[in-house]
Amino acid sequence: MASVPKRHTYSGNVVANKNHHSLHMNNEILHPIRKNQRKHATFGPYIIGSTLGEGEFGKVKLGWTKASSPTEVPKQVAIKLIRRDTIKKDADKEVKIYREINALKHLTHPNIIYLEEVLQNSKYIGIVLEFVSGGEFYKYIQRKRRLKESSACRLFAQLISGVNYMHYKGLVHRDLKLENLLLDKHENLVITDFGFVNEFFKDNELMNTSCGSPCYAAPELVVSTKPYEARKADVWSCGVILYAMLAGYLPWDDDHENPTGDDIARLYQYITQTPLKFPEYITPVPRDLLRRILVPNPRRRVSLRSIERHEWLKPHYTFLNIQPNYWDEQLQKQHPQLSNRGDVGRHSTYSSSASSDLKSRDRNTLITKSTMEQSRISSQPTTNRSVSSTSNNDSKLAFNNRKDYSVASERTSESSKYTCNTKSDAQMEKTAAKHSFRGKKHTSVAGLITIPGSPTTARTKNILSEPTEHVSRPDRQRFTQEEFHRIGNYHVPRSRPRPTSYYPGLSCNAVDNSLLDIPINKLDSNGKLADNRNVISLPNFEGKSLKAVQDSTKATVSNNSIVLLSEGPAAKTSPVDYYYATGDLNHGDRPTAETIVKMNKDLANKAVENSFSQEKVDQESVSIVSIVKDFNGSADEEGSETQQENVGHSSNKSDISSDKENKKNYERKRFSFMSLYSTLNGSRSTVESRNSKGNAIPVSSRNPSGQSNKTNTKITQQQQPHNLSDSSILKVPNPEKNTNDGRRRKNTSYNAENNPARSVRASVMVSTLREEDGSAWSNNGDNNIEVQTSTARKVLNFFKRRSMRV
Ligand SMILES: Nc1ncnc2c1ncn2[C@@H]1O[C@H](COP(=O)(O)OP(=O)(O)OP(=O)(O)O)[C@@H](O)[C@H]1O
Repeated sequence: MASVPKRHTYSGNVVANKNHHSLHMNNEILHPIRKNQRKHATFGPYIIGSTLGEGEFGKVKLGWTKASSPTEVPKQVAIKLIRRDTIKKDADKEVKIYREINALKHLTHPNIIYLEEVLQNSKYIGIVLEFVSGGEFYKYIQRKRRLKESSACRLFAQLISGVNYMHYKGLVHRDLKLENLLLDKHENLVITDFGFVNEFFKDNELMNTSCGSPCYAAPELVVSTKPYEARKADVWSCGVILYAMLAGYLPWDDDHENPTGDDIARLYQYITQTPLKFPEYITPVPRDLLRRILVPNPRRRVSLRSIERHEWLKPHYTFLNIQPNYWDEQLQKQHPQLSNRGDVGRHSTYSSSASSDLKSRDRNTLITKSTMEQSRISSQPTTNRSVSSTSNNDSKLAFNNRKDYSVASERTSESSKYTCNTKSDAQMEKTAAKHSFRGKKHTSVAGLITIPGSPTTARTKNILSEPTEHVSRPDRQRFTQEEFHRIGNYHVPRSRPRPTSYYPGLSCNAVDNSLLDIPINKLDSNGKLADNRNVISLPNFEGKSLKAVQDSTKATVSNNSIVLLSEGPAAKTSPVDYYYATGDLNHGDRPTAETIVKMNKDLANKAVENSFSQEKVDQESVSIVSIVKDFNGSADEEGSETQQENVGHSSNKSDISSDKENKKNYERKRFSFMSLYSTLNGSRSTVESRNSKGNAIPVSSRNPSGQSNKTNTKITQQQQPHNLSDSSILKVPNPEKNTNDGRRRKNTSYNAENNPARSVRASVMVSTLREEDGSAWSNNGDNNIEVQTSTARKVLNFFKRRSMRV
């Protein structure tokens, strides 16, 4: 039987049913190569594919290079297509676009999106980015409900490394949020969307423009009109992201008085006045880190450097110890010619196919810029950003050069991404590769050529010829070559003081000497301090005197840890009541109530035995340590969260029973989340809800016009709801008083039935539901309707807020 030829799908060859055969024959004769090929739109050298996403500026399309031979694997890219007519009307947009382009040109880091090149034609400007195939990070969290600690730790380390690199380059992102993070195919984090990026100066690190998204923006951006320290604002956003990774929902997302979050002043009042609460499944060490990051007062907020040294990130110290300029150096090593030339374009990646693209080049002008030499490879600050409009010859030159780079950049093996000359390089390379297998081709640098006579020349030139701001390098001298020492076959960074525990701030010299410890032999059988000679009194903490034990011999063993042990108020009656303050020395703060951990004697001893390995202590702390919010021992005066933490954590209970109790509570809570959702009629995911008529409302971060919901709310000083300096130590609410949301927070165990709002909030990130979990909630009548309504609104608001900007 004769086979029926398939219908052609490419345009111009739509086959009519009747004469398809003859038409097909004709077509084959006319276009023999095109058989079964679909005609795609092209943009420059790229074939345009499906839409990857949509943003404020327009669509982001998948693109790939044309393969000139059957063996050539096309390179995939993501092309952000921006209509030129839209930016002509909107100067702000234009600034944002060029900000993004200019910033990306300077950034070469495995966890920052890589700019391939920028193209334009008469209709569009196309920002060609590397294609990141793992999808959006917030969807990933939704799918998983929340991340495992190890996974969150790895991704957070990558985020910190990327942000740190950016800061090192003198740039601040100012819009870090889950939606601006992507994952690559190996689940490495990639920071994108640099529309709000700005440069800071060493002498003037303060900024005035409020930007970011309300849920992620640091309070100082919103509640104050004063200039803010932008790097600290990025740190805050990282904290919110970390919280979302670990909890599965955003912190401070349950203000009943402001359920929509539209009242930004109120939202921030809530943020600055409400203690940070944690679900019980977040363990003490990451909690400690979060408490240091999400401090409303930016001066008291931990720095990136201290974050890198936090105990929780210990597994990734090696990665975090890679100096930011390492990434630049690798590029320089790989392409030394780039440092000497300013005429380099980033076109190496489509080498062989590009020659056949003359036509498309005619249509789509290659935008490049003569200042490309001050690009990623230069870790030095930009000093002059003058623009020279180049002729088409420049484009040609760039095209002629591309072969060199393509040869150099043809590295198929991801791990051989960088050339390593030293052992330490090898070590760093290994670590670096672990964190990014994307196999970036560090070829050349992106730039812009403005074509004389092109419709955008004048505007483009205006933007690009902004006087060059001086980007100063933060004073950051870490781990130079001589600081590496050899372990086995590797050169690894010499360990630097890494305070695993914390006695901040008191003006005691002993603290400055950094080595306080609890030697095990100093505890008598009752757990009392046996040797008073080395006990140092540390007065001045909330009117109480703390005692610490100093032991110089122990100090070397315990390396950098600082542990304070003090007799708690209950110690007079019970030998188990000791306080253990953990934290970051560099932070220099006095311990807040939250940093004092009550431990029993056994735990203290174990901690000492393990040389205060924070890891160990905190593992155990999960089950037997209770966080004492009030140094006076009034443990009752805790917020609900603390009480949650205390469920099954009584210091007199055994480890095992506490563990069991914890597990039970945790399961109950999880079950409640799932149950709640599965009872909602037709609720399929958090990104879909129902309107009052019961019709499904697709919830997206965009409004129906496809634009981001944008708010320009500016809060004046008068509206400033909270004195930041007072709010840095968060007050623990008295459970007897009504909390902000009007609920009494007395329940010691989690129960979704008597606290549905919490479960709703905690489930906001949950995307899929298992039907079977819903049985317990299936017939709850009216209550459910109420929950359903509020859940729908909540979910809507959540997504609305996520995309809002201040
Ligand atoms: N390099 C990329 N690889 C894969 N997908 C991408 C890439 N860049 C963007 N996307 C997809 O396109 C979507 C929109 O991109 P992006 O947020 O950068 O656009 P935008 O116009 O800057 O948006 P906005 O400023 O409103 O956040 C992303 O959420 C993501 O799904």
